Amino acid sequence: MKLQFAMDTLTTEVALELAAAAAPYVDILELGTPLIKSAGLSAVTAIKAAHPDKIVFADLKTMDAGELEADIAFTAGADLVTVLGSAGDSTIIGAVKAAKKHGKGIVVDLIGVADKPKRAKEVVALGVEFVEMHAGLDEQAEPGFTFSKLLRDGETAGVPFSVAGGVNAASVASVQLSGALVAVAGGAIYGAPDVGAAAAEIRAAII
Ligand SMILES: O=C([C@H](O)CO)[C@H](O)[C@H](O)COP(=O)(O)O
Repeated sequence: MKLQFAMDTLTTEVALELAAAAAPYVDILELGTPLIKSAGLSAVTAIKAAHPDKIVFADLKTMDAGELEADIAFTAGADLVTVLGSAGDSTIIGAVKAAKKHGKGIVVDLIGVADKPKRAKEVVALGVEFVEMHAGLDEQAEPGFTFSKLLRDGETAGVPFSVAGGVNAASVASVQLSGALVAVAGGAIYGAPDVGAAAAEIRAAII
C-alpha cells in the first residue's frame, strides 16, 4: 500500500518545507485543494521540480471542464489529478482524455457521494486510475463521524481505491487491511510538531 501526504497548507514555501520533511517516508505528495486555490498551479510545478521521484497529486476536485482543468494540471507537472465523483460522466471522460494525452492518471474523489461503491464502479469503467473513499475535513468534524464506513465502502466497491478522512498512525493498518491501494494522511502529518517523525510513524505502522 502506498502512503500519500496531503498538504493542506496555503503557500508554496510551506508546502516545500512540509514535502522535504515527509518525502523520505511517503510515496505520493498531494497538493491539497486549499493550496492550489491559494498558490495556483505553480505550486504543483515547484513540488514536482523539488521531488521528481515522487508521484505528485493535484487535488483539483474538478466539477466541470474536466479535460481543460486536468490538462492544465498535467502540464504543470501533476501525475494524478482529482475529479469529483458527483460530476457528470462527460466531465470524467474529458479528464481521462487529458490524462491519456499526458500518459498520467485521474483519481475520482467520492467526497459527498451517498452511494460510494456504486459510483466507484461506474467511474472506474470510464477509465480512471482509482477512486478515493473520502470524508472531508467538514464531515470529519460532524458529530458521530465514523471512519469505518469508508473502509466498508472500499471493500464493497471491488475496484482500486484510496482512503482519506483523518488517517493516522493508529488507523493506517486498518486502511491497509481493507485492501486500499493508497492511504492518505493530511492533518496527522502536517499538524504534528515534527512532520518527518509523524510521517515516519505512519509509514512504520503499515504492515
Ligand atoms: O482532501 C482533503 C480535504 O478535502 C481538504 O483539501 C484532505 O487533504 C484529506 O481529507 C486528507 O486530509 P486529512 O483528512 O487531514 O487526513
